[in-house]
Amino acid sequence: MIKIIDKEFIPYISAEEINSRIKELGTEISKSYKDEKPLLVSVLNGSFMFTADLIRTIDTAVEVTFIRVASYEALKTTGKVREILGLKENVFGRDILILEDIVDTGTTLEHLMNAFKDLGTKSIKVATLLHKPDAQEKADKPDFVGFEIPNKFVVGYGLDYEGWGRELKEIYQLR
Ligand SMILES: O=P(O)(O)OC[C@H]1O[C@H](OP(=O)(O)OP(=O)(O)O)[C@H](O)[C@@H]1O
Ligand SMILES: Nc1nc2[nH]cnc2c(=O)[nH]1
Repeated sequence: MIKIIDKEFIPYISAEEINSRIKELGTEISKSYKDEKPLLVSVLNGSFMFTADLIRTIDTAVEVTFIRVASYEALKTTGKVREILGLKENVFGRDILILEDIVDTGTTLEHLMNAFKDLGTKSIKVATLLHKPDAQEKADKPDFVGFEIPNKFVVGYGLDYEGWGRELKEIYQLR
């Protein structure tokens, strides 16, 4: 068990499980994009660790960029997505793969999908390490999912509680 500020968290997905699942995702994504040169758009902050590990398992040419948005405050979504750091690449006619650490309510994803559609992208797919199917109310189901998890708050491996816990190698669940 670990404590972050006022909350206790229990170990949930080990570093080994994360790494081996990411290798499988990398293989799937490589196959799916073998004839295209997609632009991978990593959604900061939470996705930095997933992105760094995933792209090293991909064996086809990809371009990688970062966008920063935020919708979560402490343990809950605010229902609104704030765009903090925009995109400089021209995405018109591109195949886009959005990289997320987690799809929860789908609020962030819906916002991003609409923004990319408006920019004339050729295709938009989504890879997420974690997915909470019971919590998702918006957007379509992600195309590549690492782990489907129950509707409980998690931290670690990029995911934070009030800014803390992102450096943890494994994923923890709120006790
Ligand atoms: O499906 P949703 O309910 O929209 O939740 C998913 C979003 O929440 C987290 O971001 P957050 O807003 O916490 O920002 P962060 O990545 O900077 O921590 C996560 O990285 C996703 O982008
Ligand atoms: N840290 C963290 N961020 C989230 N953003 C959306 N869901 C979650 C979650 O369960 N944990």
